[in-house]
Amino acid sequence: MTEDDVRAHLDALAKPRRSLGRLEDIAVSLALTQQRLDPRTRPRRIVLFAGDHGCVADGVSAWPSAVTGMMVATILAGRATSSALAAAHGCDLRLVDVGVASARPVAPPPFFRDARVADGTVSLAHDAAMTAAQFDAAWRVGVEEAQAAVADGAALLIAGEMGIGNTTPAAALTTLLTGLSPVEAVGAGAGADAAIVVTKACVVTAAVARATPLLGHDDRAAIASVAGYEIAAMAGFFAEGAARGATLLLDGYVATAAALVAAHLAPGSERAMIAGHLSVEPGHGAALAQLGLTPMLDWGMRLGEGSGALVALPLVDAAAALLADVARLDAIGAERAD
Ligand SMILES: O=C(O)c1ccc[n+]([C@@H]2O[C@H](COP(=O)([O-])O)[C@@H](O)[C@H]2O)c1
Ligand SMILES: Cc1cc2nc[nH]c2cc1C
Repeated sequence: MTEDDVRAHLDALAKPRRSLGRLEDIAVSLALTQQRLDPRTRPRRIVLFAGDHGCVADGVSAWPSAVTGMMVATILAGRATSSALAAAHGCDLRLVDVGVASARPVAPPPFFRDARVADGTVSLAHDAAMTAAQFDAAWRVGVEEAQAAVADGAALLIAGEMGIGNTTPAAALTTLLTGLSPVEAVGAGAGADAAIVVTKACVVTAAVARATPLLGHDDRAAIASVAGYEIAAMAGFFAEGAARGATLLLDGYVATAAALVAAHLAPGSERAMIAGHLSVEPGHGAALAQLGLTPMLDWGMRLGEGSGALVALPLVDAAAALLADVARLDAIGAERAD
């Protein structure tokens, strides 16, 4: 099925041609991701992957790593932004620890999975963040989560993340895979001041300088050296979700860095993706452009946790309803005049 097929279907409905503007573009994307004119957005699932980052000790974030564990506890208590938005929009939520450094939660609810590969990454400021084997282990966790979601009937998947410091590996991956410079790829993340942003740019420059020579002959090792566990898991989740015919609704800069990894290691995965929003992070637009995606919303958001995708979700539902429920113009007895 091509874009022309979906446009022809939309143009046959009881409305002037293209009268729903961007909503019709989303309907086209949705139909193409599932290769059907009646794509589904329900059931849907968000999987939040959590991990910590050794580079926080090098001063790349305004926040200490302990906040990752605190937010894991908050998500488990159903009180995070992602909890509220997922509940508001009827989205099933899971939380997976792939690399948190804090103590494990006591008596967690069934929507939590302990799949910790390590207690946080090694700082990419000094060395490889993880080995290729550790990258594969985290990727595999994401693959299993996508398989489980699809087996449970999910047609639309969101990956979200929680990891203090993760906009630094996201910037390094964006630099490595798009050719953006480190200075263009770094931003304020969760609230870094100008001095922290300079530190981030230096850390990303050093990490990418170590990773670049590996690219081309050992891509997994290159990517692993600047990745995070939650990013590796999201990449596996995207690659497997795409392979199984699900629609992938992308969140912000960190999720998109994982999408770049999926598109690099599992080419074609990007055809399953719709971009929920444009993050405030300055490198996000270039990362989305590399994937051939146009973001739905530009609302000044920069939270992560899947929040941008969850906010865009009702608009994706609207696009699906358009395809499924609107009568054809010929069925109401009218002739097209435009
Ligand atoms: O994905 C984004 O667009 C995004 C932009 C800014 C911040 N974040 C979130 O903030 C945390 C990372 O910020 P930082 O400054 O500690 O690297 C992490 O938990 C992300 O979920 C996420
Ligand atoms: C409080 C807080 C909540 C978050 N959720 C996702 N990233 C986050 C970063 C911080 C700092």
